[in-house]
Amino acid sequence: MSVIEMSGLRKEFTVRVKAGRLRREKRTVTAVDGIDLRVERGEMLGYIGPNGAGKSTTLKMLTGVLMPSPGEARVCGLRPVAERTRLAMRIGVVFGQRSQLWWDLPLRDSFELLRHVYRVPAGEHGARLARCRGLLDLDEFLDTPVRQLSLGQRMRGELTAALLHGPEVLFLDEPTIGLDVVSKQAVRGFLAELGRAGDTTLVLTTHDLADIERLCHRLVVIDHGRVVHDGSIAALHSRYGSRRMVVAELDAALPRPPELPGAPLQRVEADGHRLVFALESATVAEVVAGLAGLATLRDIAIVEPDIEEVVARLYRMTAEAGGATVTGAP
Ligand SMILES: Nc1ncnc2c1ncn2[C@@H]1O[C@H](COP(=O)(O)OP(=O)(O)OP(=O)(O)O)[C@@H](O)[C@H]1O
Repeated sequence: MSVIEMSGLRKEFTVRVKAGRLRREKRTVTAVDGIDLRVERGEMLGYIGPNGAGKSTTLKMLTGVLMPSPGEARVCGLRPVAERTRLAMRIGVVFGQRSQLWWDLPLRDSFELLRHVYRVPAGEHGARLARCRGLLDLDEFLDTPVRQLSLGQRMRGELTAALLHGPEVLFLDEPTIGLDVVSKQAVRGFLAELGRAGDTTLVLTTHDLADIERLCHRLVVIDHGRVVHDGSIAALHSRYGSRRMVVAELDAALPRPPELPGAPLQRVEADGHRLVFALESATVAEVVAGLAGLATLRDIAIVEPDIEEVVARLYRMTAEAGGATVTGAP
């Protein structure tokens, strides 16, 4: 059985919008538009999409905060809204903007309170906390009230709080938003370690694609509430035609742009001293051989496809292809 199952999952909101000087009209906003997805135990799933794509709404339905309209979701075999209390014992949730810690209490006391809330045996709690303290470097601020913590320190505290009851699934909504480079690395390193251990399923939404590259083996891209890609990052590159680039530094600029079969010239930089070719059917060796006959090569570099670029291209393509999912309601 999959640990997360979504079938025909949909969420519509009714909103009132201005229609003339005094009139207001009801409109239906389709935030999630029929998602079918299964996530297996131990998977690390990146769930991404442009602003307003429906990511947070999906997570809210999976964690029992919002009721689908219509469609079905099962997490750990449970119906998220109907069995919310039982589900809370089996999942952990970190929503970047919301806290599960007690603002005026030291972090250590929040953890102790959570132990009682979730009724975790002291030994188990101690072992999990010790692990988080080590991996997330909590010790220097364990006795600091939460309101005095920096964003990065608080996020490390939030991750610990979400894991102390040993959840099977961890939902993370923008866990690295606003963090400095060092805290981002600490959080990513910790999540990578969690992934390697293999007993926690992780669902991560983020706009920081480095999070995804570092952590997720599977990437689901949604737009206008629908899945537009489900697969590995490598599959995303091959599907949307990401190409490796060869950057050649020449001793002197060539009089004419060179034409190399299977490697179209993309850019000419540094007054003609640098040429950038896309590798289509040609190999690096063929590009080097082709260029060596025309110019003296000073340096050659191979640039791997950039996930930011391919995702931006995918968002542009879906924006051009799909319309808004806002419809009038009676
Ligand atoms: N409570 C609500 N009432 C009305 N509309 C809503 C509500 N919550 C979300 N929406 C709308 O549903 C759509 C999806 O929103 P959602 O927050 O799920 O997107 P998101 O992918 O998480 O975006 P972001 O990356 O900006 O956080 C948006 O058009 C949003 O305005």
